[in-house]
Amino acid sequence: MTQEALHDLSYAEVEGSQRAHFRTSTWWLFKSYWTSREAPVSALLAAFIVGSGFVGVYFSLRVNQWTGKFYDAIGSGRFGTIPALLTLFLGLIMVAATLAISASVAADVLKLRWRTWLTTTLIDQWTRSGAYFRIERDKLLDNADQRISEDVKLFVDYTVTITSHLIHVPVSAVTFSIVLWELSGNYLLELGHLAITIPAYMLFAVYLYSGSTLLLTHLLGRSLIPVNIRQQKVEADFRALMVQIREGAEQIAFYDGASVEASRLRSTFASIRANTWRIIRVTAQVMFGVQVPGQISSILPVLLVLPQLMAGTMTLGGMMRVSAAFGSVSSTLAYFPQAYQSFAAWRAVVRRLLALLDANEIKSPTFELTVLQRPQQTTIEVGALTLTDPHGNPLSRIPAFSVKHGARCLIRGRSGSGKSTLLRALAGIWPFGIGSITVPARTSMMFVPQKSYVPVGSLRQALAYPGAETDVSDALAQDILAAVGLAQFLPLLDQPDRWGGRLSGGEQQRLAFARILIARPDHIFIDEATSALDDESEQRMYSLLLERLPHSTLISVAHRKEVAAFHDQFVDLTPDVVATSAPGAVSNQPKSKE
Ligand SMILES: Nc1ncnc2c1ncn2[C@@H]1O[C@H](COP(=O)(O)OP(=O)(O)OP(=O)(O)O)[C@@H](O)[C@H]1O
Repeated sequence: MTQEALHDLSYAEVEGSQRAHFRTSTWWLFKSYWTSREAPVSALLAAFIVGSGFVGVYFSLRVNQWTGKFYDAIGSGRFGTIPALLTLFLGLIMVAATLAISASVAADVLKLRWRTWLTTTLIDQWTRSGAYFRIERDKLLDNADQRISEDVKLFVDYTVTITSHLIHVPVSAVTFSIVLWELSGNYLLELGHLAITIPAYMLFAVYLYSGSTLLLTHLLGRSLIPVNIRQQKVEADFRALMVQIREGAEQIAFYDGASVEASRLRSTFASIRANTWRIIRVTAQVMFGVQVPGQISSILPVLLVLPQLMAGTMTLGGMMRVSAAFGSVSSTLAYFPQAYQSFAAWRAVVRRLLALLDANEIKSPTFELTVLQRPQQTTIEVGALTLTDPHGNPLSRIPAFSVKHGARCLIRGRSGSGKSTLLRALAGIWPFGIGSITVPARTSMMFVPQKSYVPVGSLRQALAYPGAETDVSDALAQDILAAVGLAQFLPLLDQPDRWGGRLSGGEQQRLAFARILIARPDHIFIDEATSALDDESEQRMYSLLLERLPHSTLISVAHRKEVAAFHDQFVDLTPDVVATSAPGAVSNQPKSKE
């Protein structure tokens, strides 16, 4: 696949025809779990569910036989046998109910096990090798997070339920078909002089009846599949917009943008509403196809066997058994039309999960920046680079430069000249461009963006991020918080909070410096991480780095001139003109356009 083609992968393409290019398939969703280490215990649960379903059919058969005996006893006036028959009935339904409840619990446990496995597997895939970031950066997919949180649950629920029905329905249908075959007798169809005998006509009747219901439902309900796919998308979009508004609440309030947000919410919800109307309409059509014939089925078997009853070739009990068996077969076969919506929703969920699996697998472009990570490397070496946007359009040209271990390099340039993009490239999260970079091991480098990520949790966790909170002792926290001017938060060190929303912008930037001082990386990359600080605080932060981590390499991006004093090497970028200067060299030497 060419770079252009890869970048042009839109949501719809990943969702649809392009899927053939990827190794994932529906089959993987099953095979991966049922060949995992979890499989044996889950297979036992599945066997119990299937087995109890079969035993359940046996009990239904016994109840059917009981029905015959019971009505024959009433029809022939043998009332003395009724107490014994009722005791038998109670016993049968007690055992059947216990079995059904156990099977339902087993199904819930199986669903939970499968969901747990699939969720953790997808989390691994999504977070491993940066798929979570690539999907957002390259706009490969909408709402990847909700696919893991919502669609996995739906997939497992639907799959277990539909599969268990698909196993039990034929068994039940065949069993009661045999009962019908044995009981229904022949039907003499007289057409003028021609007399045709139809053997086991009740069996034909029930299949003819159920087949026409299924056909009718299919014709009426086939549009449910695309409508359900759309429903999941619009619901996910609505949830995502809600989260966005919640997270940006303060900014929205400052801009007084509530009315704009309300209209965005209304218009997103309008899509849900319009689609739900479609679902209501199609579902009503399907229900019409299922329920009207369903009403007829309650009286149809009685009408069909009435001639035999009147001719004396069938007893009252026989008629009740035929009627019950007819009801069992038709209600069993009615599962297919009723399951139409479940199938539709299941297919929609599978497609959304496959698109996520595919997006997790999409690799970066084949021709891209080469970022070599060498564990023994101490110098950061940047070859002549052309940084491009994801579509290959040039953003910035960077000449070759290297930063020795312990050196302090400032990258400067106008807004939009590509400074942050260069840092992204150094971090290995911007593969778009031509050229090569050699960096030390990723674990020895720490990148600090303008707005640092502060996870929900304790301040100690925020200080340790992405390390473990156990790495931050009380004494260390006290020392570092005092150094960066956040000593007032020491008593709240272990208080869980949304610290990202609670701390001011400048406090969050000081927290980011505290993180550096705790992690003590060999190579520090700072991208305008002092932009919210006053001059004095900014100087304090840089002084701290130099005092406490004198041997660490420092590569900064900053606009303020004062920051230059803390650096001894400079790389100046503009979109068209780029120059580098080492100590003693002249910076801002324009180079001619290539
Ligand atoms: N995902 C993207 N797709 C297309 N263009 C992008 C993308 N991300 C960044 N750019 C563009 O790349 C250019 C460089 O952006 P970058 O953030 O690196 O600039 P900068 O020098 O750090 O700017 P500032 O000083 O304003 O932070 C900008 O013109 C920006 O619009």
